[in-house]
Amino acid sequence: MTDDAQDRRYDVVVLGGGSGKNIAAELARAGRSVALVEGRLVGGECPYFACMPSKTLLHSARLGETWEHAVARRDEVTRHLEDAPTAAQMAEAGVTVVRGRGRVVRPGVVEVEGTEYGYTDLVVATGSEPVRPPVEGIDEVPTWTSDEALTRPDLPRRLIVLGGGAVGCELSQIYAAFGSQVTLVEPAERLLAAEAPFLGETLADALRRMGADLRLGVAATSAERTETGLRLRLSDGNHIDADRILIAAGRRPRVADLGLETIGVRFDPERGIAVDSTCHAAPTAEGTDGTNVWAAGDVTGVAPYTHAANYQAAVVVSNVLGKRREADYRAIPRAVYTTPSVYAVGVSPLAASGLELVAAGYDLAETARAAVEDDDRGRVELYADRARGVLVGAAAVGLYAEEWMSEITLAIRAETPLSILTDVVHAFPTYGEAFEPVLRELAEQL
Ligand SMILES: Cc1cc2nc3c(=O)[nH]c(=O)nc-3n(C[C@H](O)[C@H](O)[C@H](O)COP(=O)(O)OP(=O)(O)OC[C@H]3O[C@@H](n4cnc5c(N)ncnc54)[C@H](O)[C@@H]3O)c2cc1C
Ligand SMILES: NC(=O)c1ccc[n+]([C@@H]2O[C@H](COP(=O)([O-])OP(=O)(O)OC[C@H]3O[C@@H](n4cnc5c(N)ncnc54)[C@H](O)[C@@H]3O)[C@@H](O)[C@H]2O)c1
Repeated sequence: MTDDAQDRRYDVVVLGGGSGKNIAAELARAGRSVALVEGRLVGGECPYFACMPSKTLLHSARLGETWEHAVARRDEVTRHLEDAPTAAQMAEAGVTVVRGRGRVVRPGVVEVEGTEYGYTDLVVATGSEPVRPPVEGIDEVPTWTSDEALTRPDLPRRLIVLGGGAVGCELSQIYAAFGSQVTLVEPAERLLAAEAPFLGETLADALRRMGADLRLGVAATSAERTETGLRLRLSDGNHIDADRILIAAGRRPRVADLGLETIGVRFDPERGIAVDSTCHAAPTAEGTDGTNVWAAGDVTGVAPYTHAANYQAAVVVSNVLGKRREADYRAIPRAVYTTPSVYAVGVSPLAASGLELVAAGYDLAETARAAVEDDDRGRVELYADRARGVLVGAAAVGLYAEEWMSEITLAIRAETPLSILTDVVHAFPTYGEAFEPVLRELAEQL
């Protein structure tokens, strides 16, 4: 190690200040010397560019606010992209915040803007970045990713959304609600294609009713500039004219240019850093140099959600402090905060290989709550493993599903026996009452 790195030696160096911020603060509070390296804003993507602005705009859309009011509220919630208060909290916790992009230059040493920092443990929490789809000419036309769509004040008159996953669905609803003419292009036959089909179908219906034009089962082939904006050509021979394309075609773990190859960490540009259940980075076939390397969040490719990143962060903290803790990913929620909202957890019926699933479902229209809310949209389905007789998955779409489905998340995680679940009493009138006939039906089938 050079004298330089020796002078700046820390017990732990954390790369990335999203979930990495939690790791840095907790380890510093536990008495470790910690440097947190952040190349953009301390706090990561969620508070400034992702979860918080999108959820705030979706809420404003539900309330029927004007675009100007919604943007003002969004910018207030994202603190006008000012991270000084969060950086100050880090300093208070005893963390040294280092601004700039970090990369490992050799075992035990990270370099940031020409300065070296030594570490005993390294934590990689560098998140993910949008995938740019290989559409001919896309670099020649005006595009946004969710970053721009959630920070700019402009409301495009005609917007094409490429992708019908969580980002595409949430942002289509936002822009359609505030008056943009939205066309969503998704190569799969459904929105949220990896989930139980009724989720994407119900959401598609809601988006169409708001005026969005959904082109499902169709790929974008090429894009070109026109006098009035751009033209996107599609695989079915049609084209769409618009002012801007919003790219929402997935994200990939941010592993490039981190110097991971110098420390024998196994990673893949699509799947990210391979970690074991303790969030310890797996070594390459050649073996590791013995350096302790950990990873948390999107960069691990395990579950790209803030709650999953924060969970892994807590697992890393325990293990760095020598208290062994293993992550359990059986019940990580997958929510989409549209109206109606979507919530899936555990096994998807489309990806239940090796399990014999028993399924039962119920339309929310049958609940008293639906009458109260004057909204008959939605359904819940529960999936049990026939062999073990416990819930292993669930899917729901309906108002506030992200709130009332927590109960099922707990049931899956705790493997609560069906005999207890069928004995649970739900308040009247709530959507939770829908679970009762579903659970009875499952119990009868098992
Ligand atoms: C539009 C959108 C909406 C979303 N909404 C939700 C939601 O409602 N709920 C939910 O649970 N999830 C949501 N997500 C996903 C969520 O944002 C991510 O799962 C979460 O931010 C991952 O946290 P992380 O710590 O892994 O990475 P990030 O929060 O991305 O933090 C990584 C940080 O590392 C920094 N960094 C990267 N490389 C380096 C380097 N070499 N040196 C220094 N710093 C570096 C980056 O600047 C970044 O600040 C959404 C995502 C998007 C795109
Ligand atoms: N509420 C939330 O928790 C939330 C909200 C937004 C994003 N996220 C997370 O952020 C990540 C990124 O979201 P996302 O929606 O971009 O990714 P995604 O992987 O969920 O969906 C991407 C979609 O784009 C489609 N696609 C691929 N290539 C395309 C192309 N060339 N043209 C058009 N469509 C194409 C795919 O078929 C897929 O349906 C996800 O992992 C998501 O879970 C979470």
